[in-house]
Amino acid sequence: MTSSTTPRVLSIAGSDPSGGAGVQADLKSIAANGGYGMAAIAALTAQNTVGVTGVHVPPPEFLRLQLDTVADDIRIDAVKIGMLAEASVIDVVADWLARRRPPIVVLDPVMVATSGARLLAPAAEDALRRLLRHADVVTPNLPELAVLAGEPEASGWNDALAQAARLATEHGVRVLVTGGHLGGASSPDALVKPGGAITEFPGARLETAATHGTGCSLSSALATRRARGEAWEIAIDTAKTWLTDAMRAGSALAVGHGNGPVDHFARLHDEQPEDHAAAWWRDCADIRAQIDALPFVTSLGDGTLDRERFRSYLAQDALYLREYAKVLGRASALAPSPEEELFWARCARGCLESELQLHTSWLGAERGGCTPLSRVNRAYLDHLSAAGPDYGTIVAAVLPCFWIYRDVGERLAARSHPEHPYAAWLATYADPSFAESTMAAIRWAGLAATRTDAGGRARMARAFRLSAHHELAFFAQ
Ligand SMILES: Nc1ncnc2c1ncn2[C@@H]1O[C@H](COP(=O)(O)OP(=O)(O)O)[C@@H](O)[C@H]1O
Ligand SMILES: Cc1ncc(COP(=O)(O)O)c(N)n1
Repeated sequence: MTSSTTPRVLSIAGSDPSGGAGVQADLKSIAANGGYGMAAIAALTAQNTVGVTGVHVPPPEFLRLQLDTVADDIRIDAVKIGMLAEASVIDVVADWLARRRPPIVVLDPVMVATSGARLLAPAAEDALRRLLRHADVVTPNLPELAVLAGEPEASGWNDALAQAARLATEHGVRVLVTGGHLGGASSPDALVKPGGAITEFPGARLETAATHGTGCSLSSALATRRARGEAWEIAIDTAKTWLTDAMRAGSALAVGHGNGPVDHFARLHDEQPEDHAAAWWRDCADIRAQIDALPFVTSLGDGTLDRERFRSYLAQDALYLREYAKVLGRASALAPSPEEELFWARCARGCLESELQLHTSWLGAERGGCTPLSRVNRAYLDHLSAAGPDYGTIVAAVLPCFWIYRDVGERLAARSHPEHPYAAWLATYADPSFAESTMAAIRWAGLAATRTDAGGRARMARAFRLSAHHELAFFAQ
């Protein structure tokens, strides 16, 4: 029961009955980012998009019961902490973390709602500071950062970074300072580590009223993505990109008259990882039709292909695979999660093994430089090694080699028979494990497309189509 790739993420926060902030936002955010969401309610608010009309704090002992009951049964992969309202509630959470801390803890130090209402008693600020040492990351906005640091609010971004560095170093905690409250055209965030190392995440400021619950949504997305294996910097980057899309789509929800919620599921309506890859594939229908019609391909299918022609194709293929494996290795090195890293590394290894296999079964002793690299092969390999520098563009560039071989191979294999001269070769590309790798490569490339911005997606689409062109030339050479 502990091997699921869907992380179990617990929100400990306040309830917002209007659904835009608090545990309601957290649960949507966790789900939208690929986690299983749970929520222990620390406080109730009566609020809407305009303001907070009341706060009710249930007995802290009841929060302790919720936390222990969930933890008794369920392995918690990450916890996101939001509104805690009072010192007695914070103490319960601190005690629970001391006893049963899940591996990932993100603390959003909620103090004041976007609408201006206080969500943390001033007397509880010290208790919240004491909670910092239990967290991996704390995600203050500018006013919250000032309170935690015990200093006046930063007057600008550089000031805020210096303040965050002091807080990070004093409490030994990573600080993700969010720039939503900065004036001006940008809304940057920055990860500041104890000792002061800073990673900035630039962002343009959107002109939108859909800002209710942005802090809650960001911190839950971050906890979820980190629990999915993304490194902190990658998790912040992907969470921020996701939140920006959700904010952009928020006003279309038309919820309330004040600062409305973000649309956590904006991507569900218009963007699935598979949709991107499917669009690239559709966009290459012309190239694929040309590949199917090539004499090389049709004669390979009916077994009439000249043997020498086939051998020289295989010799080029072997040269190609050795270089292609290096590009897969580069994808592995840049992969944002351990699963992706392992997947591309396995593919690289599989490629090198196929290359060896080609030599032992088809090319004999010809290994090691007897066949010169053809011009067409060189052009394809140049394109692949120039792909990038980002992970998304590299995986989009390597994808057609999987997908087109899988597609062509499957149809050719249907024409195979025991006496077919190329039966063994045809079987390779119709193999179920190759189909599985192809499906996984499509999924990972599609996921990479959802993590990047519109410019990144356009680069991926171009890289995919260019590779498909090179595939056509390779078959035609
Ligand atoms: N108008 C905006 N445009 C783009 N991003 C924003 C905007 N307002 C807030 N954000 C982003 O939303 C997240 C939460 O920011 P912030 O407003 O600072 O926190 P909080 O909601 O806790 O007050 C950050 O990633 C921030 O950059
Ligand atoms: C229950 C609850 N928790 C947190 C917030 C902060 O929301 P915001 O992210 O808009 O500052 C809120 N308004 N209500």
